[in-house]
Amino acid sequence: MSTILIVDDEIQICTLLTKILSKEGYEVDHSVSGTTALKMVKEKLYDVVFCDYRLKDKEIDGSVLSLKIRELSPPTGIVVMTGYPDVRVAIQLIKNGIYDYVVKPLNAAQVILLTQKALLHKALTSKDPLPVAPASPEAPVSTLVSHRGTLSQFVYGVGNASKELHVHIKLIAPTDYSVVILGETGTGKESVAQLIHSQSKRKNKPFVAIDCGSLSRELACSELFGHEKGAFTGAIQAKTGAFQEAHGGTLFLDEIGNLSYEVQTALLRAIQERVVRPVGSTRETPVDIRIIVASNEDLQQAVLNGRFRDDLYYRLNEFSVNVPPLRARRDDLPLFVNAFKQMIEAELNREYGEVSAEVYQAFYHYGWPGNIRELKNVMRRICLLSTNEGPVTTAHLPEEMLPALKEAEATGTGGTTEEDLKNVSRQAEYKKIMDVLQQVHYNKSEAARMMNIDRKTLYNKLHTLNIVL
Ligand SMILES: Nc1ncnc2c1ncn2[C@@H]1O[C@H](COP(=O)(O)OP(=O)(O)OP(=O)(O)O)[C@@H](O)[C@H]1O
Repeated sequence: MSTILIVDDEIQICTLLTKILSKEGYEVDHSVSGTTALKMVKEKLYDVVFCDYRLKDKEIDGSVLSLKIRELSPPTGIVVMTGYPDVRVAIQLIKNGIYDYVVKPLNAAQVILLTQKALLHKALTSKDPLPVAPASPEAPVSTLVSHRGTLSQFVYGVGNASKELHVHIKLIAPTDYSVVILGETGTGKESVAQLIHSQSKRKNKPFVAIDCGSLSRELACSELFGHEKGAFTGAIQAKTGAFQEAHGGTLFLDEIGNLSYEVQTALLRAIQERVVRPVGSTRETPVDIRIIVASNEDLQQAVLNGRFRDDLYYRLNEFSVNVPPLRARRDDLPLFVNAFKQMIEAELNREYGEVSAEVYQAFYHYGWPGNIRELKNVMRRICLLSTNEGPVTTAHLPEEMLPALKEAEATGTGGTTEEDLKNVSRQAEYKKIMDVLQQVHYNKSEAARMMNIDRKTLYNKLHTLNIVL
């Protein structure tokens, strides 16, 4: 049974939340004092703590208490409650690892939903084995998703960054939560949205994708909510909007940060009230959709800059998924390369030989600013320009990749053709370990933790890779 702690100096709030959550079958404790709450956390592991931000405790107020709990019990999902919302405080708390920041008063449905989400988050971030592990050895390495009307192979990946991504997808897909997908261009945000849809109970209903980046300010409302005939100049016939087209299914809004403030307001209303009113109409139509949005800019920063409505952001961000850049998924390069080679062979009705080790080495050294999309295009180019059945070599690498090829050669790792995969994976390990070590200022315990290996394994790797610190 999941355990919950409520900390609020108003006993009525403690009693109310305790009643709501006990009814749901949770084991609930409460405290009106920060000092007592801290003792309770030291003695018992709570899955979720609801903590008042302005706790009237001379020794320890809510802001300090929440951070102390975070320190003492990292897996606990902490929800900070406040009567005085402040976006800056919210963002700071979340940066400090607080799970969520909510405004009082809370109704029963909100409390239950928040608890479920915090428990889901705890499962995702916990070091304990997760309830599901899609990237286990028996799990498929790829699956088919429909991308812009055509079926394409979606490679799961086997590296840690990919595994985490797919555990998140697997857990979030069956829920009806709105999802914010963040990631650089070409990392696969739309493909991830498709995958979430295809694993949800809405899978037999439409998946409608709208690129908000390409919508003009004037047309955005019409694209989203539809319009009546004659609603504006050029509206020669009525149009059904994306919301209605996606009814029963999933609406994917790409580059959400590009919507004007005015359209954001209309969007918030449609999401909250679950109705849409086409431009020029007085009729409201109910819609049942799940919303998934994507952005390659930092939406929290857009909120801070006043370019994105904070209420819309919090409404959409019931869960966020980060799609890692390709340079953080180097372990997966062979899988991607093979999948794309097979795809291109099918597209061109030709067969190619092996992709040479030098190509892999250049790939490992390259930064991939355009991510998976760029890799797919590079593979298309080098295959198309290669001769049938001959190996795929570095001869046709695009110009921007030549420095990476030179770098590979200069580190003495280019040029060999045998035992190359071993070499390649050695290099990948070397690079990964060095990147992480640099990131954590050469703190080996921290580096081992980040790479999900124990210290002894890290020491062995350092030894075999000749890394002297
Ligand atoms: N895991 C994957 N396996 C195979 N192909 C992938 C994967 N992820 C993305 N792709 C391919 O990479 C290309 C870019 O993917 P997608 O459009 O989903 O990226 P995006 O992050 O939404 O891009 P943008 O930021 O430009 O909107 C597509 O051709 C897609 O099929």
